[in-house]
Amino acid sequence: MGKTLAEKVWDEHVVRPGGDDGGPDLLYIDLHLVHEVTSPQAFDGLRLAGRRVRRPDLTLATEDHNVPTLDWDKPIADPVSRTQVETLRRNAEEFGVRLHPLGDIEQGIVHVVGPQLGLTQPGMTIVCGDSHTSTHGAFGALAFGIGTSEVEHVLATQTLPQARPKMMAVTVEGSLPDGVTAKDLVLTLIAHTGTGGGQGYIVEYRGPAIEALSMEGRMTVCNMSIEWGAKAGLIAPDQTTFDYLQGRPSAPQGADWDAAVEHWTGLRTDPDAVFDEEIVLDASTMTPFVTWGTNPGQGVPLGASVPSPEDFDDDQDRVAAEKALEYMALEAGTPMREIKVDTVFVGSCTNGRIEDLRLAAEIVRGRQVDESTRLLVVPGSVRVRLQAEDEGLDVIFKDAGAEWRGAGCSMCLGMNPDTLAPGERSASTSNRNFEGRQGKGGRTHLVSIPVAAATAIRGTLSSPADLEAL
Ligand SMILES: CC(C)[C@H](C(=O)O)[C@@H](O)C(=O)O
Ligand code: SF4
Repeated sequence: MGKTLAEKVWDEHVVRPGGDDGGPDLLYIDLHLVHEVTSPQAFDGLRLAGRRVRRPDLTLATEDHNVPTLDWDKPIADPVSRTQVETLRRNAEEFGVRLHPLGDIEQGIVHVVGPQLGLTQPGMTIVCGDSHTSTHGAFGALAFGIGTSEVEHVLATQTLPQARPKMMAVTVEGSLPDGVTAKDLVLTLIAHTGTGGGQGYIVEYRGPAIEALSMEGRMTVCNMSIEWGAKAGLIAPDQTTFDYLQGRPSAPQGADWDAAVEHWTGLRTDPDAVFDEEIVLDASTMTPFVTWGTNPGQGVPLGASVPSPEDFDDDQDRVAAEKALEYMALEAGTPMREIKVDTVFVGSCTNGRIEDLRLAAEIVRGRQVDESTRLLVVPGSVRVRLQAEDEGLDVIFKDAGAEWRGAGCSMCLGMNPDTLAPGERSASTSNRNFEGRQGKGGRTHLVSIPVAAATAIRGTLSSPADLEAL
């Protein structure tokens, strides 16, 4: 029987098989990404046990969650954030780990920095103490989030015991209509499966609509795998992948590049491989998609209205909808397009890459942000910021009345100064809309880049098509 892509990558990394009793395989880890939130106890553990980092050369740390996006050259004001960042700096120094700190040209969100440096490559195993590590699966890598004790295990041994998950295929047929993006695709998928639909699975995204996506789009889709419960999500590498990687600082070069591409080209699911589960979607029926509730699965097309709890057959879904509507202060039946938004956040490891900023800039160019709405544009990394500035995108944003910021997780989560005030409502290009995610009492609608940009201009949830009427 043939193998799936994920099985091939997995099998290439087994250091010691789990055996017939169903024990976990011991996997070799090719790249270990580290940030300030989930690493302090792991380094403490190493220190206590008198261990070193086994492969500092396969380990990379960045500062992203706790960093401010203004005044980044000044000491961090918040004491908790400052301690987190200073602890990472001390640990990186003591254990010889490469760190890109605030102020460094390679600083940024860990899932933006890895791919942009060419460290993320097809066929690798990649882990990080962060659930959105699945982002790197866009390159055909097996990439997943791990807990802090596992971070310590990987730091010490460069391996990780793992039970083999089940395999799922998500096949997306057809092509996305104009103005409908990878973000809409994945939000549609999550509304279809529910937030637990992928639990226990490694998911391979495939089909013509996936193949047509840019690397940025593929990263957006894989990024949100965890939001429907999947362990990891990945996409077979192809010419789009190779074109993105070639010439990046850590990508192989010369003869090594040719050999790598030859190996990577074989990283595809065999025709006779069997998945434990398959979901088939049609991209051509998709439209801009937005969330109304407090989990990423509570979404509807932008053209629809806020659902009523009565619309849900399942008791749990009904109760969850009631609770979500109350928290979100929404009335069932309200057209989504009439929902007024205070803050629009463009950024995060889901939608904070150069292509995202270009698309947002194209929509706001020559227009003005609504006077009672604030638009925050936060590049995912310093490199993205500099590239955007080179292309004049910062000027377009500032001319429109937006705030142009430094790189980091920013308003994706309330661990730094960029937060919503209680009761404030946002349209956000990030990946989570849980209660309080963007600040205590904040209300989040997850949206695509075009919807975010158009919403900033109109002040209510909108798509670029709505702007033409202005
Ligand atoms: C802080 C970190 C552990 C967390 C994660 O695991 O994803 C964060 O990045 C998030 O997006 O919620
Ligand atoms: S941008 Fe958001 S989702 Fe991504 S790593 Fe940072 S906090 Fe997590």
